[in-house]
Amino acid sequence: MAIIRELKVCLLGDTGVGKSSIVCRFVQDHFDHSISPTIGASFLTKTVPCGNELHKFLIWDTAGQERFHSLAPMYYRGSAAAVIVYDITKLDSFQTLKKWVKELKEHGPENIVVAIAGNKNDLGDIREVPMKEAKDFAESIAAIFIETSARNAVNVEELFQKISECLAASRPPRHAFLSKLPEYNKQCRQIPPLENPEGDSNESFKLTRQAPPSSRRCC
Ligand SMILES: Nc1nc2c(ncn2[C@@H]2O[C@H](COP(=O)(O)OP(=O)(O)OP(=O)(O)O)[C@@H](O)[C@H]2O)c(=O)[nH]1
Repeated sequence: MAIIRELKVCLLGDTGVGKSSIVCRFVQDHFDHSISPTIGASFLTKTVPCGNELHKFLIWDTAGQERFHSLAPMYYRGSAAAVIVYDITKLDSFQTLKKWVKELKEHGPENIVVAIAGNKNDLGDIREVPMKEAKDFAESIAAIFIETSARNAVNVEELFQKISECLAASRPPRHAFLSKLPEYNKQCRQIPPLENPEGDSNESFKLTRQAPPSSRRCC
């Protein structure tokens, strides 16, 4: 029987950058052009193989609208990894990403793995955030960096695979301090195995749901 590790992951970032779309692509391999903004948060799971283990992602997709900002600690607390998403066509969303990095450093779990995802890379012709700038920033905090397109299914699996590998790779640092976020990410952390795979179905729920007039979220 394969060992299953549960990995709590939260997605953070400005409204409209594509957090839900990334999760929807990853979990359901689906893209919805008229997806509604998240209200509160959504929860989904997906189990993927990693070496001779199974990694069950417990994914909290948070709402990017400012009015929900105060809820975020509930989701990043206890997370093994945070995916901070920006929209490559919106410079503002990259500034917001930097604020999230700061907040995680100050209030997040000590050894959280940070992944930076520049989404909507299918819209390269209207890009506002140069890839090099984002990559350099990610390197400066030793975060995972990847550009994705939820719409075209580009690098979404890879994003979670990188997180999975990072979390599987090494043990937690013995003396980790938040001021040393890069060191945490370099060393990553090991999540205790969960030996009972029973009830390992993919689950999802939303805390609250907005009722859009004519469209439905896909996840
Ligand atoms: N072109 C393109 N559009 C995308 C992509 N990902 C998401 N979108 C669109 O961007 C809009 C916002 O997507 P969401 O997934 O709802 O964004 P979000 O970050 O979850 O937004 P909040 O729930 O408000 O925090 C929707 O119209 C999506 O169809 C992408 O990779 N490429």
